[in-house]
Amino acid sequence: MPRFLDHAAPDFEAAFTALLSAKREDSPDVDDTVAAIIADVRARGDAAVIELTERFDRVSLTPETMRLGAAEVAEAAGQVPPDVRAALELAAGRIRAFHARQMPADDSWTDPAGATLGWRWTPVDAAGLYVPGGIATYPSSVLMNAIAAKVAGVGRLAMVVPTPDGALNPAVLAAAQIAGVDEIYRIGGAQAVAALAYGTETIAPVDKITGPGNAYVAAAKRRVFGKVGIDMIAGPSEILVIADGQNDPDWIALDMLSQAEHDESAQSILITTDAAFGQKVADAIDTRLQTLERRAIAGASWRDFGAIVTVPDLATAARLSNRIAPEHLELCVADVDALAAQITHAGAIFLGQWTPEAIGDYVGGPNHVLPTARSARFSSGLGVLDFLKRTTLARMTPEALRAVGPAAETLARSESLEAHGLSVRARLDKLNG
Ligand SMILES: NC(=O)c1ccc[n+]([C@@H]2O[C@H](COP(=O)([O-])OP(=O)(O)OC[C@H]3O[C@@H](n4cnc5c(N)ncnc54)[C@H](O)[C@@H]3O)[C@@H](O)[C@H]2O)c1
Ligand SMILES: N[C@H](CO)Cc1c[nH]c[nH+]1
Ligand SMILES: [Zn+2]
Repeated sequence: MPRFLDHAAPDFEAAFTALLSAKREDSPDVDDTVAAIIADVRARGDAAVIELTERFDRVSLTPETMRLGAAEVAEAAGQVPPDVRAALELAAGRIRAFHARQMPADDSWTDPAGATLGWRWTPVDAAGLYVPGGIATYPSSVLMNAIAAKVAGVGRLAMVVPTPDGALNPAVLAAAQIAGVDEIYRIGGAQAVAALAYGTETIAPVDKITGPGNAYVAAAKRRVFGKVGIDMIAGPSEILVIADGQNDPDWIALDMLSQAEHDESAQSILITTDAAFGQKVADAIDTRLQTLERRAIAGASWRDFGAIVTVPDLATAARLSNRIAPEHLELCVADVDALAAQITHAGAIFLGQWTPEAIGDYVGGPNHVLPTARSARFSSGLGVLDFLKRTTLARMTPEALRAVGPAAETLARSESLEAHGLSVRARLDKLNG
């Protein structure tokens, strides 16, 4: 049974707080194992990666077979049914176009003191993309990660994907091909993350690692952060729908199940101004759960973390939504724009009843790698900025140095940093003859 919460009930605040803090991940303590794997890869390179792949994925590799050859990729990608390939290409085109518009501009100007200031953006040289190897191997996620990197101008994109017992989804390779991935390695887990971060004889190190994975992958990304950049540690999916009573309960039920079916720890919440509509959605979810293929996963998620919240008005709905800071937020109300204007924290907003969240997962254009676990309060979804760095520029003229140099000298003295002050003073003395 999901939770039914009524904003008017005396215990609402306690129930809502419990909903927000529901523990949705039960990761085993894997950090010691991961530390040992990373140390092993750093010390022994390819030999460690090969041994660990044999142990965890039951696949025998050599340095030569670790990387998939171009012919092998082309052959596997060629097995993908034409309709799937066409859909991947349509999605790729839309994702590319969206991300191209995200590219930030360089800027430079001369300020009143005569200093020319500005910044320019440059991509990382090389990025690594982790693609999970289990049932959660999503070709769409390959597109989302790889296209953002390529649009940013990343020169080299290396993908790692474990192939447990030799299995690899051909659509993942087709997506990699379409997105322009440069290198693909059949390795996974903490050893793949370590290989990307530190390099081995076969794999050159990268500068940034993105992509989701299990607890070992997440722990490895945390550990290599600093040596390389990482995107985020993605948690289980979430969807929040704000809907009035003028919606089809079955549509809303399916939207909520679309995220529930990802993971037993996913969370689907409906906030509605119409209690009777909330009950209809709950009934529709129960009906759909009888036949849904992934009903075991979706049912567990709905039972343990699902909720239907009744509120008196949409302003209250917006306030609660901002406290939840959901990964995905669907707004299915009459005046969508008025409600959207009140939303300050959400990974992605889907506007109106004709915009199911699943469109955003595949073909909308925006990235589907989004902040989870309330981190939309302070972070954004994956995009070109994740693969770019901003370098600031400053050019002083003699006049500009005369205008602001003395203040720098004063501040250097106040920090007892003599050489700092002298490096400015030496120039000012020259100017003063
Ligand atoms: N948030 C998202 O967008 C998103 C998308 C797709 C997948 N995911 C997540 O990715 C994960 C996929 O997990 P998976 O396990 O199927 O694939 P995975 O690729 O993440 O992990 C497989 C690797 O884990 C390592 N491993 C397994 N057991 C180990 C052990 N005992 N000790 C050391 N290493 C071990 C092995 O190296 C193996 O190759 C799931 O947790 C899923 O929720 C999230
Ligand atoms: N909704 C998932 C996390 O945002 C992404 C995904 C991939 N495939 C389908 N959905
Ligand atoms: Zn999804």
